[in-house]
Amino acid sequence: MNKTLFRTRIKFCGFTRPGDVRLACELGADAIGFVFAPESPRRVAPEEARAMRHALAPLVDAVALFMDNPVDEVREVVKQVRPSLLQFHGSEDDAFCRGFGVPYVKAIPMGTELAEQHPANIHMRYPSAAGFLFDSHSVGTQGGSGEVFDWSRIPAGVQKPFMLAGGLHAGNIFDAIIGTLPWGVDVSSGIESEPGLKDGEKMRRFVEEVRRADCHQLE
Ligand SMILES: O=C(O)c1ccccc1N[C@@H]1O[C@H](COP(=O)(O)O)[C@@H](O)[C@H]1O
Repeated sequence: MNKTLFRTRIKFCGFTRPGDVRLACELGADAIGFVFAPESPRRVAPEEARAMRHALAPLVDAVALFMDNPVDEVREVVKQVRPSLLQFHGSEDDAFCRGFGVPYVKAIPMGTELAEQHPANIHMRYPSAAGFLFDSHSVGTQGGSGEVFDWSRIPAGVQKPFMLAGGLHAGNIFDAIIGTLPWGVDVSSGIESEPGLKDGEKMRRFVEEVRRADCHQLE
């Protein structure tokens, strides 16, 4: 396959400062994620995310990330932040995820039984999902940990766009893309100096490596 006609989408996640959002847009991010997961060190209040949303450049999406948040919290975020995509990392079911009138992606924790299922079962469990995100965490643990999983475990034959996440950084993203050909990649810790604080040079190198993989001719 010739990858030069394909552009891997880039989502940078876990922002807490409007200046970092501006820089990420300038560097070429397609989507910016705001984390509302209760236990996350990157968690922001809806008002903070709303302020950062105003720092977004045109044609860059705002994504709101949740992990078993109460329905009222999700509603409040949707109302205040107006995200174009929701990302669910907990045990939410399809009815919950689709109930906000905003497209959603469901994170599939690669440390759980869900990851072992046939893709048809994953689709049946989340028929309304716009896509899936394969991440390294297991039951009871959070994403955003910087841990990598074995990419060969991604179920073959997923019919919807999928994103790859979990411990990605400028040093491994080229191999990750060539090895899995994801629709998009999602990174949090790999572009930070500390949780929630983004590092401009790490973001720049990450984008550069994604573009290098996109231009790579596959055998
Ligand atoms: O970023 C967080 O704090 C977070 C909290 C709870 C669930 C998911 C979270 N982040 C997402 O986890 C993956 C992997 O992140 P990392 O690159 O390994 O740090 C990614 O999808 C983040 O958006």
